[in-house]
Amino acid sequence: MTTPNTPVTLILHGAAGRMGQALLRAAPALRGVSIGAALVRAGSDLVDTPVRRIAGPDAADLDFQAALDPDVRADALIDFSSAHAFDAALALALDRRIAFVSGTTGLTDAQHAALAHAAHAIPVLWASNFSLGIALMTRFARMAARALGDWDCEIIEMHHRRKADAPSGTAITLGKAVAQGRSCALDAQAVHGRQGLVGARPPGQIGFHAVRGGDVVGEHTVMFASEDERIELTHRASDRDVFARGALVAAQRLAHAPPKSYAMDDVLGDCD
Ligand SMILES: NC(=O)C1=CN([C@@H]2O[C@H](COP(=O)(O)OP(=O)(O)OC[C@H]3O[C@@H](n4cnc5c(N)ncnc54)[C@H](OP(=O)(O)O)[C@@H]3O)[C@@H](O)[C@H]2O)C=CC1
Ligand SMILES: O=C(O)C1=N[C@H](C(=O)O)C[C@H](O)C1
Repeated sequence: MTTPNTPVTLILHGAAGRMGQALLRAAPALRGVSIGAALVRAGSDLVDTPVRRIAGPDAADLDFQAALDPDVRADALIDFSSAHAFDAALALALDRRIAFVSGTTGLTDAQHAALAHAAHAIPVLWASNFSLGIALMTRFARMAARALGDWDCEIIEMHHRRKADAPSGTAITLGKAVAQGRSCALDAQAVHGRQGLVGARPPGQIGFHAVRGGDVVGEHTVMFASEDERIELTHRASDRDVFARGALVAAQRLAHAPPKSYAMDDVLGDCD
């Protein structure tokens, strides 16, 4: 992977969304990072609108576009769009033979398989969460699950009212870490919400609860409960800037890396 501060030009896909705007605002503060294109949905009212009108005066001096100008040379594409728009973003990165970094959640198994396949041709990093705090919490959840084998585990997340997918991608990642710590398969133990005469909680379940409301950026709790005590690991993101910076740094590091499927742990290094 390239060293920090390497000059890179990035394409943003989903550039006018909440995360797209956060990326546009965060990019100028990162040495070496420039934005080469800000892509929005075809037919969007924002096509040909200056990026600065939406993302502020420090953002790149570009207009939003629906298609990539063939003359734009770029080193990586960052995608924060939707599960529906994701395939086109990956196809564009493959077509250009450039690194692909995506935080889009709610993907199908087939889309994850397409990512794995793409990693034979280009560097690829998909992460359900680009914050350092969640990367660490995922490790803690795995360790706690290993140590607290028979404690009950519930994962609770809260997000803004506009979030399209549930449970959050991060909650699923945390659930997978718990399952790994317990050496079990998440699919066999996951329960999503409870309603009605569900009876006593069987041992081994991993419960998911998705709360939606207001403008909450992203909150996740992994709860381990036993007879007389309880441990809760909680992460609260208060600004999307934390995800934006993580994704920009990941794209900068991957831009000239060999084709492979990378994870946030590769970008962050050893935090032990
Ligand atoms: N991994 C992480 O750290 C994080 C992941 N996320 C995930 O990122 C994704 C985006 O989140 P968020 O920014 O809040 O969502 P938004 O809905 O605010 O933004 C998504 C944007 O993608 C645009 N879009 C839709 N189709 C296309 C297309 N074909 N080409 C280009 N752009 C398109 C939408 O445009 P329009 O509105 O016109 O349809 C919209 O502006 C979600 O899946 C979310 O879960 C979010 C935060 C952090
Ligand atoms: O949609 C969001 O906003 C977020 N989505 C990600 C997820 O699904 O985990 C990450 C973050 O919590 C914000």
